[in-house]
Amino acid sequence: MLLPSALLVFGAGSWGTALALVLARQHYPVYLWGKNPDHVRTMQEQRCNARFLPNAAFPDNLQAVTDFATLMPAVQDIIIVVPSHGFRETLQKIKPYVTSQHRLCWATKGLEYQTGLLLHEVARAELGENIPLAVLSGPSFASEVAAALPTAVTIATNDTAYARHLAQLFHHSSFRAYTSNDMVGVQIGGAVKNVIAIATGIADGLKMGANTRAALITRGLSEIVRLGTALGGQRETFMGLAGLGDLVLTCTDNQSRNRRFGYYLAQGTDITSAQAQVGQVVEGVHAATITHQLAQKHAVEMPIVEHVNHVLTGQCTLLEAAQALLAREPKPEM
Ligand SMILES: NC(=O)C1=CN([C@@H]2O[C@H](COP(=O)(O)OP(=O)(O)OC[C@H]3O[C@@H](n4cnc5c(N)ncnc54)[C@H](O)[C@@H]3O)[C@@H](O)[C@H]2O)C=CC1
Ligand SMILES: O=C(CO)COP(=O)(O)O
Repeated sequence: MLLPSALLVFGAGSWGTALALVLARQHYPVYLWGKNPDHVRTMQEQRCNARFLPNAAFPDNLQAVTDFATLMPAVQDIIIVVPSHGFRETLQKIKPYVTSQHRLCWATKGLEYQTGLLLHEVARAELGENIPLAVLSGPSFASEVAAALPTAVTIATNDTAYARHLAQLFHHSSFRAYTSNDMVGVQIGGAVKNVIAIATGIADGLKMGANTRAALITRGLSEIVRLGTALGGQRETFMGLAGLGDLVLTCTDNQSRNRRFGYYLAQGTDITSAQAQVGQVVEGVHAATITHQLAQKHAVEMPIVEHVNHVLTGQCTLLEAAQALLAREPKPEM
């Protein structure tokens, strides 16, 4: 097994901090890089991330930092947990310091907005073919992970040794990592469930009932499977933690920012105010547009995604979207 040295986590939001805590609880030296120097200083002074996870104290082996360049030679494992809109920018920052000793894993859930690329394609474009890549995804609210409540995720990579290494690195009595070789499936599951969560938030906000919610989750899963397999993902992946698992979590619990965002829209809040009300990243907004474009490009039918995108781009109202979905021609379920 590859031996871990210090670990460097990029992104001091709720999820980056929670994953840094998981690793620090395993007694590895962990550095949590944040973009905002004031926030990093406050985290170091208070020994917690009061902004996102106020109840999770930092152990001594977890340090918040703004300077990563001097740490890079001492680090093998880099974990990126910034929102998808900052993914390429983060790669470009670290690129001058990346060597063949490094391995990159990310826990960002999304696609690149400007290009529609999956994040492994962005990583390969920026860092080349020589470093192992992996993605961590699954049903995992940051606050529950920070509170050490039992959580299981999937780590997908094409490199078997790296998969074993990462699963061991994250393995903890309350955190379990399963391995997969399906990077495409795991990324599509993680990105598109956010769009379906917006749809269920809207439906629940409009008081459409539990039957509607279950229908959206199930038909949403069909859409994810259709797109994911068209892009080369494996059908079984979508029945696992990074597919169905995360879809159910995000669509049914109000800890989900995407679900809450949809709920606020249904209360009549406009898009900008709903995002402000959530106060954290809502990945499904960009994902709706990119997923709709990908579906068109690959001739995949994704009516829920299409109508969420229409709502978010002002092409129809919430009620028009609901009516249009219900008015679709009867057809076989599969
Ligand atoms: N919070 C959660 O429970 C989970 C989040 N995720 C994913 O993790 C990613 C990060 O989300 P959260 O930490 O929850 O977001 P957050 O909203 O809690 O925090 C976002 C953080 O990213 C920083 N940031 C924004 N733009 C940046 C950039 N260009 N470069 C570097 N840092 C930047 C912000 O300063 C902030 O600290 C998202 O893709 C999300 O879908 C995945 C699983 C669970
Ligand atoms: O991905 C998540 C849990 O697995 C978090 O979902 P939200 O971004 O909707 O809060």
